[in-house]
Amino acid sequence: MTTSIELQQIGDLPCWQITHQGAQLLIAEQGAQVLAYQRDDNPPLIWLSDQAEYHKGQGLRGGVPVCWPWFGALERNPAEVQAMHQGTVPAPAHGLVRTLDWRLQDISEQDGAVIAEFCFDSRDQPLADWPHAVELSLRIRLDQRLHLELTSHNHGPQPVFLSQALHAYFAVSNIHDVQVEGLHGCRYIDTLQNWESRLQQGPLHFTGETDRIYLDVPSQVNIRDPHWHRRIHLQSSGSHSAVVWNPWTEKSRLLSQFAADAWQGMLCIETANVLEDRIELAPGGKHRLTLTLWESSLDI
Ligand SMILES: O=P(O)(O)OC[C@H]1O[C@@H](O)[C@H](O)[C@@H](O)[C@@H]1O
Repeated sequence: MTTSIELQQIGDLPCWQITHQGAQLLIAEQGAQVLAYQRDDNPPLIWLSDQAEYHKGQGLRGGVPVCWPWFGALERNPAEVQAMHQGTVPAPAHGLVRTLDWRLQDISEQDGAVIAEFCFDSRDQPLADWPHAVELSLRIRLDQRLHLELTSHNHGPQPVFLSQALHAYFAVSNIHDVQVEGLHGCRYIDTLQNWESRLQQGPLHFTGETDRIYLDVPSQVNIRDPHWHRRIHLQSSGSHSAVVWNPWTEKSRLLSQFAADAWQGMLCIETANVLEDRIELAPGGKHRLTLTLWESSLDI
Protein backbone atom coordinates (compact mmCIF):
# COMPACT_ATOMS: atom_id res chain seq x y z
CA MET A 1 0.00 0.00 0.00
CA THR A 2 1.25 3.47 -0.82
CA THR A 3 2.61 6.00 1.59
CA SER A 4 2.24 9.72 1.09
CA ILE A 5 3.50 12.63 3.14
CA GLU A 6 2.18 16.03 2.09
CA LEU A 7 2.40 19.52 3.47
CA GLN A 8 -0.91 21.39 3.38
CA GLN A 9 -1.92 24.82 4.50
CA ILE A 10 -5.14 24.69 6.54
CA GLY A 11 -6.24 28.21 7.42
CA ASP A 12 -3.13 29.85 8.87
CA LEU A 13 -1.46 26.57 9.81
CA PRO A 14 1.04 24.39 7.95
CA CYS A 15 -0.06 20.78 8.52
CA TRP A 16 1.30 17.39 7.48
CA GLN A 17 -1.12 14.93 5.96
CA ILE A 18 0.26 11.38 6.13
CA THR A 19 -1.29 8.30 4.56
CA HIS A 20 0.36 5.01 5.42
CA GLN A 21 -0.92 1.40 5.31
CA GLY A 22 -4.56 2.45 5.45
CA ALA A 23 -4.00 4.99 8.21
CA GLN A 24 -4.47 8.73 7.92
CA LEU A 25 -2.73 11.11 10.23
CA LEU A 26 -2.82 14.92 10.27
CA ILE A 27 -0.31 16.94 12.30
CA ALA A 28 -0.07 20.73 12.68
CA GLU A 29 3.40 22.24 13.06
CA GLN A 30 1.89 24.66 15.56
CA GLY A 31 2.15 22.91 18.90
CA ALA A 32 3.31 19.72 17.09
CA GLN A 33 -0.35 18.89 17.52
CA VAL A 34 -1.71 15.66 16.13
CA LEU A 35 -5.10 16.77 14.75
CA ALA A 36 -6.62 13.64 13.29
CA TYR A 37 -5.98 9.89 13.20
CA GLN A 38 -8.09 7.25 11.53
CA ARG A 39 -7.54 3.76 10.10
CA ASP A 40 -9.18 2.19 7.06
CA ASP A 41 -12.90 2.95 7.00
CA ASN A 42 -13.22 2.82 10.77
CA PRO A 43 -14.45 5.81 12.74
CA PRO A 44 -11.63 8.17 13.76
CA LEU A 45 -9.71 7.27 16.91
CA ILE A 46 -8.87 10.88 17.59
CA TRP A 47 -11.64 13.47 17.78
CA LEU A 48 -11.33 16.84 16.07
CA SER A 49 -13.99 19.51 16.45
CA ASP A 50 -16.11 20.38 13.39
CA GLN A 51 -15.73 23.94 14.58
CA ALA A 52 -11.93 23.85 14.90
CA GLU A 53 -10.28 27.13 13.90
CA TYR A 54 -6.86 27.06 12.27
CA HIS A 55 -5.39 30.32 13.55
CA LYS A 56 -1.81 31.18 14.47
CA GLY A 57 -1.24 31.52 18.18
CA GLN A 58 -4.63 30.10 19.13
CA GLY A 59 -5.38 26.68 20.64
CA LEU A 60 -7.18 24.26 18.34
CA ARG A 61 -10.01 22.15 19.80
CA GLY A 62 -9.34 18.45 19.40
CA GLY A 63 -6.46 16.17 18.44
CA VAL A 64 -3.62 15.82 20.93
CA PRO A 65 -2.47 19.20 22.27
CA VAL A 66 0.79 19.10 24.24
CA CYS A 67 0.35 20.74 27.67
CA TRP A 68 3.79 21.84 28.94
CA PRO A 69 5.59 23.06 31.13
CA TRP A 70 2.52 22.95 33.33
CA PHE A 71 -0.84 21.30 33.07
CA GLY A 72 -4.15 23.07 33.72
CA ALA A 73 -4.25 26.19 35.86
CA LEU A 74 -0.74 27.04 37.07
CA GLU A 75 -2.02 27.84 40.57
CA ARG A 76 -3.32 24.26 40.93
CA ASN A 77 0.19 22.88 40.39
CA PRO A 78 2.72 21.85 43.06
CA ALA A 79 4.61 24.86 44.49
CA GLU A 80 7.88 23.89 42.79
CA VAL A 81 6.17 23.82 39.35
CA GLN A 82 4.59 27.22 40.03
CA ALA A 83 7.95 28.63 41.11
CA MET A 84 9.38 27.98 37.64
CA HIS A 85 7.09 30.71 36.28
CA GLN A 86 8.56 34.09 37.11
CA GLY A 87 6.25 36.77 35.88
CA THR A 88 3.38 39.00 36.67
CA VAL A 89 1.35 38.31 33.53
CA PRO A 90 -1.38 35.69 34.16
CA ALA A 91 -0.14 32.28 33.07
CA PRO A 92 -2.30 30.55 30.42
CA ALA A 93 -3.96 27.20 31.20
CA HIS A 94 -2.05 24.14 29.95
CA GLY A 95 1.29 25.89 29.62
CA LEU A 96 2.93 27.68 26.74
CA VAL A 97 3.78 25.45 23.82
CA ARG A 98 0.46 24.33 22.36
CA THR A 99 0.08 27.62 20.47
CA LEU A 100 3.69 28.06 19.34
CA ASP A 101 5.45 26.79 16.24
CA TRP A 102 7.71 23.82 16.78
CA ARG A 103 10.60 23.02 14.43
CA LEU A 104 10.21 20.01 12.18
CA GLN A 105 13.43 17.98 12.52
CA ASP A 106 12.51 15.19 10.16
CA ILE A 107 9.56 13.55 8.50
CA SER A 108 10.24 10.39 6.51
CA GLU A 109 9.41 6.77 5.90
CA GLN A 110 11.77 4.43 7.74
CA ASP A 111 11.59 0.65 8.15
CA GLY A 112 7.91 0.39 7.26
CA ALA A 113 6.84 3.30 9.46
CA VAL A 114 6.44 7.04 9.02
CA ILE A 115 8.32 9.05 11.60
CA ALA A 116 7.90 12.76 12.26
CA GLU A 117 9.99 14.54 14.84
CA PHE A 118 9.24 18.05 16.12
CA CYS A 119 11.35 20.07 18.48
CA PHE A 120 10.83 23.11 20.67
CA ASP A 121 13.93 24.50 22.38
CA SER A 122 13.44 27.28 24.91
CA ARG A 123 17.09 28.33 24.37
CA ASP A 124 16.22 29.33 20.77
CA GLN A 125 12.67 30.46 21.43
CA PRO A 126 12.54 31.86 24.98
CA LEU A 127 9.21 31.30 26.72
CA ALA A 128 7.36 34.19 28.35
CA ASP A 129 8.13 34.34 32.09
CA TRP A 130 9.64 30.85 32.09
CA PRO A 131 13.42 31.42 31.94
CA HIS A 132 14.72 27.84 31.75
CA ALA A 133 16.79 26.03 29.15
CA VAL A 134 14.78 22.96 28.20
CA GLU A 135 14.64 21.17 24.88
CA LEU A 136 11.35 19.47 24.17
CA SER A 137 10.78 16.99 21.38
CA LEU A 138 7.77 15.05 20.15
CA ARG A 139 8.51 11.99 18.07
CA ILE A 140 5.49 10.61 16.24
CA ARG A 141 5.72 7.15 14.72
CA LEU A 142 2.95 5.70 12.59
CA ASP A 143 2.98 1.97 11.88
CA GLN A 144 0.11 -0.39 12.71
CA ARG A 145 -0.25 1.80 15.80
CA LEU A 146 0.36 5.45 16.61
CA HIS A 147 3.28 6.10 18.98
CA LEU A 148 3.97 9.47 20.62
CA GLU A 149 7.14 10.15 22.60
CA LEU A 150 7.55 13.46 24.41
CA THR A 151 11.06 14.09 25.73
CA SER A 152 12.14 16.98 27.96
CA HIS A 153 15.88 17.61 28.33
CA ASN A 154 17.16 20.12 30.86
CA HIS A 155 20.20 21.98 29.51
CA GLY A 156 20.32 24.45 32.39
CA PRO A 157 22.38 24.46 35.61
CA GLN A 158 19.38 24.17 37.99
CA PRO A 159 16.71 21.51 38.48
CA VAL A 160 13.49 22.15 36.55
CA PHE A 161 10.04 21.06 37.75
CA LEU A 162 7.34 20.37 35.19
CA SER A 163 3.84 19.07 34.85
CA GLN A 164 2.57 17.99 31.44
CA ALA A 165 0.04 16.02 29.44
CA LEU A 166 -0.68 14.59 26.03
CA HIS A 167 -4.22 15.96 26.03
CA ALA A 168 -5.76 13.35 23.71
CA TYR A 169 -9.35 13.80 22.55
CA PHE A 170 -10.89 10.45 21.55
CA ALA A 171 -13.85 9.90 19.25
CA VAL A 172 -16.64 7.74 20.73
CA SER A 173 -20.02 6.62 19.38
CA ASN A 174 -22.04 7.80 22.38
CA ILE A 175 -20.60 9.00 25.68
CA HIS A 176 -23.50 7.46 27.61
CA ASP A 177 -22.54 3.94 26.57
CA VAL A 178 -18.75 3.86 26.58
CA GLN A 179 -16.60 2.95 29.53
CA VAL A 180 -12.98 3.39 30.51
CA GLU A 181 -11.38 0.16 31.66
CA GLY A 182 -8.25 -0.18 33.77
CA LEU A 183 -8.87 2.50 36.41
CA HIS A 184 -10.50 0.26 39.03
CA GLY A 185 -8.86 0.82 42.41
CA CYS A 186 -7.18 4.09 41.38
CA ARG A 187 -7.38 7.14 43.58
CA TYR A 188 -8.66 10.22 41.81
CA ILE A 189 -9.11 13.89 42.54
CA ASP A 190 -12.54 15.12 41.52
CA THR A 191 -11.86 18.70 40.49
CA LEU A 192 -15.62 19.34 40.25
CA GLN A 193 -16.16 18.30 43.90
CA ASN A 194 -13.75 20.64 45.69
CA TRP A 195 -10.78 18.57 44.54
CA GLU A 196 -11.77 15.79 46.92
CA SER A 197 -9.95 12.49 46.78
CA ARG A 198 -12.05 9.44 45.79
CA LEU A 199 -11.51 5.81 44.81
CA GLN A 200 -12.58 4.43 41.43
CA GLN A 201 -14.73 1.32 41.71
CA GLY A 202 -15.09 -0.76 38.54
CA PRO A 203 -14.96 0.74 35.05
CA LEU A 204 -15.66 4.42 34.61
CA HIS A 205 -19.04 5.33 33.07
CA PHE A 206 -20.03 8.86 32.17
CA THR A 207 -23.24 10.25 33.66
CA GLY A 208 -22.44 13.97 33.84
CA GLU A 209 -19.66 16.52 33.58
CA THR A 210 -16.39 14.76 34.43
CA ASP A 211 -13.04 16.36 35.20
CA ARG A 212 -10.84 14.07 37.26
CA ILE A 213 -7.17 13.52 37.91
CA TYR A 214 -6.42 9.82 38.34
CA LEU A 215 -3.29 8.86 40.25
CA ASP A 216 -1.20 5.66 40.24
CA VAL A 217 -2.69 4.84 36.84
CA PRO A 218 -1.55 1.53 35.30
CA SER A 219 0.36 1.55 32.02
CA GLN A 220 -2.65 0.40 30.00
CA VAL A 221 -6.21 1.70 29.94
CA ASN A 222 -8.91 1.14 27.30
CA ILE A 223 -12.02 2.82 26.01
CA ARG A 224 -14.71 0.21 25.38
CA ASP A 225 -17.17 1.36 22.74
CA PRO A 226 -20.08 -1.07 22.18
CA HIS A 227 -21.72 0.70 19.21
CA TRP A 228 -18.53 1.03 17.24
CA HIS A 229 -17.67 -2.47 18.39
CA ARG A 230 -14.14 -1.63 19.38
CA ARG A 231 -11.71 -0.90 22.13
CA ILE A 232 -9.22 1.96 21.89
CA HIS A 233 -6.10 0.96 23.78
CA LEU A 234 -3.78 3.48 25.44
CA GLN A 235 -0.41 2.23 26.59
CA SER A 236 1.91 4.65 28.34
CA SER A 237 5.28 4.88 30.02
CA GLY A 238 6.87 7.67 32.04
CA SER A 239 3.47 8.65 33.44
CA HIS A 240 1.47 7.59 36.49
CA SER A 241 -1.37 10.07 36.26
CA ALA A 242 -4.17 10.73 33.79
CA VAL A 243 -6.89 13.32 33.42
CA VAL A 244 -10.32 12.20 32.28
CA TRP A 245 -12.58 14.92 30.96
CA ASN A 246 -15.98 15.35 29.36
CA PRO A 247 -17.66 18.78 29.55
CA TRP A 248 -21.25 17.45 29.23
CA THR A 249 -24.07 19.91 28.50
CA GLU A 250 -23.55 23.18 30.39
CA LYS A 251 -19.75 23.43 30.18
CA SER A 252 -19.95 22.72 26.42
CA ARG A 253 -21.73 26.01 25.88
CA LEU A 254 -18.76 27.85 27.40
CA LEU A 255 -16.08 26.17 25.30
CA SER A 256 -14.55 27.70 22.21
CA GLN A 257 -14.70 25.76 18.90
CA PHE A 258 -17.15 23.25 20.34
CA ALA A 259 -20.68 22.50 19.07
CA ALA A 260 -23.39 22.37 21.73
CA ASP A 261 -23.84 18.60 21.26
CA ALA A 262 -20.20 17.67 20.61
CA TRP A 263 -19.72 16.32 24.15
CA GLN A 264 -21.73 13.20 23.18
CA GLY A 265 -19.11 12.04 20.71
CA MET A 266 -15.82 12.64 22.53
CA LEU A 267 -13.89 12.14 25.73
CA CYS A 268 -10.38 13.06 26.82
CA ILE A 269 -7.94 10.76 28.50
CA GLU A 270 -4.82 12.82 29.02
CA THR A 271 -1.67 10.84 29.70
CA ALA A 272 0.01 13.08 32.22
CA ASN A 273 2.55 13.92 34.87
CA VAL A 274 0.52 16.01 37.30
CA LEU A 275 0.25 16.72 41.06
CA GLU A 276 2.52 14.28 42.93
CA ASP A 277 3.50 12.71 39.58
CA ARG A 278 5.15 15.97 38.44
CA ILE A 279 8.63 15.73 36.98
CA GLU A 280 11.91 16.89 38.46
CA LEU A 281 14.60 17.28 35.80
CA ALA A 282 18.10 17.46 37.25
CA PRO A 283 20.68 19.55 35.31
CA GLY A 284 21.38 17.51 32.18
CA GLY A 285 18.43 15.22 32.98
CA LYS A 286 15.86 13.86 30.51
CA HIS A 287 12.32 12.63 30.93
CA ARG A 288 10.46 10.57 28.36
CA LEU A 289 6.67 10.21 28.27
CA THR A 290 5.29 7.74 25.74
CA LEU A 291 1.80 6.90 24.56
CA THR A 292 0.84 4.21 22.05
CA LEU A 293 -2.70 4.04 20.63
CA TRP A 294 -4.46 1.28 18.72
CA GLU A 295 -7.91 -0.16 18.27
CA SER A 296 -9.18 -3.74 18.38
CA SER A 297 -12.54 -5.32 17.66
CA LEU A 298 -14.67 -6.33 20.64
CA ASP A 299 -14.91 -9.82 19.11
CA ILE A 300 -11.24 -10.52 19.80
O1 LIG B 1 -10.27 24.72 26.98
P1 LIG B 1 -8.89 24.15 27.26
O2 LIG B 1 -7.93 25.14 27.84
O3 LIG B 1 -8.33 23.44 26.06
O4 LIG B 1 -9.10 23.06 28.39
C1 LIG B 1 -10.01 22.04 28.22
C2 LIG B 1 -10.08 21.14 29.45
O5 LIG B 1 -8.86 20.49 29.59
C3 LIG B 1 -8.86 19.49 30.60
O6 LIG B 1 -7.58 18.96 30.65
C4 LIG B 1 -9.16 20.08 31.93
O7 LIG B 1 -9.16 19.08 32.91
C5 LIG B 1 -10.48 20.81 31.86
O8 LIG B 1 -10.72 21.46 33.12
C6 LIG B 1 -10.44 21.84 30.75
O9 LIG B 1 -11.69 22.48 30.66
